[in-house]
Amino acid sequence: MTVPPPRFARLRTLVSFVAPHRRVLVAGFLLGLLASAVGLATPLVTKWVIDTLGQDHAPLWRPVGVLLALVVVGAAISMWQWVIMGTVAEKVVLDARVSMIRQYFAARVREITGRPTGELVTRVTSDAGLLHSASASLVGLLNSSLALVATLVLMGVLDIVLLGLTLASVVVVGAIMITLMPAIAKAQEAAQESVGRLGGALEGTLRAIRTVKASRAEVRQTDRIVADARDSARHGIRAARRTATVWTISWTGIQLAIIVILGLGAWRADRGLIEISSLIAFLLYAFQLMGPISELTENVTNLQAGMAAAARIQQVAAMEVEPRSPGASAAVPGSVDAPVLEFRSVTARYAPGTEPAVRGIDLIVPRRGHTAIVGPSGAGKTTLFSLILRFLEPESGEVLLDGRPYGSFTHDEVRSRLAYVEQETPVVPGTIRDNLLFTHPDATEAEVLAVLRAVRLDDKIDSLAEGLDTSLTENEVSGGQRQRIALARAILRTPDVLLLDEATAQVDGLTEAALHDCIRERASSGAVVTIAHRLSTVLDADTIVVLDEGRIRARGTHAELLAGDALYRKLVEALRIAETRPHPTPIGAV
Ligand SMILES: Nc1ncnc2c1ncn2[C@@H]1O[C@H](COP(=O)(O)OP(=O)(O)OP(=O)(O)O)[C@@H](O)[C@H]1O
Repeated sequence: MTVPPPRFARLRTLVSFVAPHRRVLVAGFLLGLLASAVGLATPLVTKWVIDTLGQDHAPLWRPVGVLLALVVVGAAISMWQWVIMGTVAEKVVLDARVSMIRQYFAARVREITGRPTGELVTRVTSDAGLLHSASASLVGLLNSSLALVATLVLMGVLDIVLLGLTLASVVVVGAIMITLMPAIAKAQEAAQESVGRLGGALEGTLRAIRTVKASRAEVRQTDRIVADARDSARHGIRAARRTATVWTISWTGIQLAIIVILGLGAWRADRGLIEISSLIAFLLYAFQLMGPISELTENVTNLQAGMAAAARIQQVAAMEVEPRSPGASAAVPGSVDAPVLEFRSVTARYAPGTEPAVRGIDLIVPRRGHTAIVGPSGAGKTTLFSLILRFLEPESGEVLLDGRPYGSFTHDEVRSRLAYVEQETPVVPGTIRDNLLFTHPDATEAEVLAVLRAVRLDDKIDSLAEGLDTSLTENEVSGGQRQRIALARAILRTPDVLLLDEATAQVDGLTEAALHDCIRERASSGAVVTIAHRLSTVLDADTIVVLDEGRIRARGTHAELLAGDALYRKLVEALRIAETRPHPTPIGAV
């Protein structure tokens, strides 16, 4: 993701973003040509005005009228071009943003979790914005190049010797620009990368604001993040300095050239080698030359920034997405006699070359009942869930749903059968209602109320002034209540398999009781798989699976495991110590 593609590939990437709008761009280009033509005609009409002076039979109002008309027409064309190019630039930015947002949600989980969230956000907000001026620059570059050539041709028509002098200065200015431009692009790219890092660090740190404050790390974190902001500014300033150098050299070069042209032109006019009116027209063109040259500079600068942004946006397009269609064995029929979930010799790793996170897993999850997974930290419990949810694919072996391999389902089909409560029970932006309806937006009010009762949240919701429409960004809802909201979301429509990754932190009595009841209730009619961090959950399970170092080391009931597995005894002992609250079931009884 960090290796920049070659420059031509980047330009191609940028072109691919603007290509869908080629018709409007062609219109913009043609309008630009017209505007240039109008601008180019002005010095010639000025010459006409001067040539008319002193000629009795030639009325002066005619060339002056044409001059006025050119100004009005030129302004109208320029404005029109400005509007359509501005509109198309906004559309390019919008397209890029939409495609990135889509890609983020279509991508495999590891593509998203493997990168700082803030950096991904910066690509949508800041990088996409850079395409704005870059897309107009593609057309601007063509327009200004043609305007430059046309200006030089007209200058040649007026006086070939003076043109030679002009060309020499244009070549010198051009060479300086070509030499200095890549350095500007490099600095801009580095500035943008620092902004990406800044976004990533800021987002992550703001998320952990409580820890930051509790650790009295505000100043340290500020310094760390400000360092990225300073870095961006440093590169930005470097880009500004280089741009200023390029512009100053170009402007001064052209101004000097104009003075030389004026001197040489006056000398030639004195000898009758050029008419005064032609010299004036030539000088007007020479002044006008700055227009296309500065536009060229500006367009190239914008293009460089846009190309860097396009390359970063393109990296998002290269993210691996979850396949939308099932694999080859889609025709294999499912069976209600088969276990709802089954692992057959599953080995999985997060990245090639790393140790497998789980290996040789054989596991059956029956259609009904509670399966608890326990094991020390790093044993592979979360990885098992990731495999069930298809966030991760097995390297070998297979996972089956209703006896059918996962490969024969789409990701969506598999997930439609599961409900998942994350350990950190994240809430999505919006109200309590939005959160409850997140999985099933079509659920009825009665379903919502029933599920709120099930997780014992009905009283709390009634006590809120805005009830279900209370925004969850406000702090009126406690951690335990958030956990219950996540649980309610998961059980709103009875899932075939409820996957529950218990919070490791101690939960309040009401939340614990709600969790306990829900697990029991669901397990009587469907499958519940928990990553158990509380003794009460373990005691509740029909089957307990003990994971260690990526392998299943034992399985059975609590009594069987207590009798037969040393690690399990240790884990239970640890859970017992962790449980500070007296438990309703006496430990010795199990
Ligand atoms: N995204 C990841 N990339 C690379 N390795 C990972 C990733 N997630 C987990 N692992 C590794 O896989 C192994 C199993 O991790 P897993 O998270 O499944 O364990 P766990 O039993 O859930 O642990 P915990 O109870 O601490 O959450 C560990 O060695 C871990 O370092």
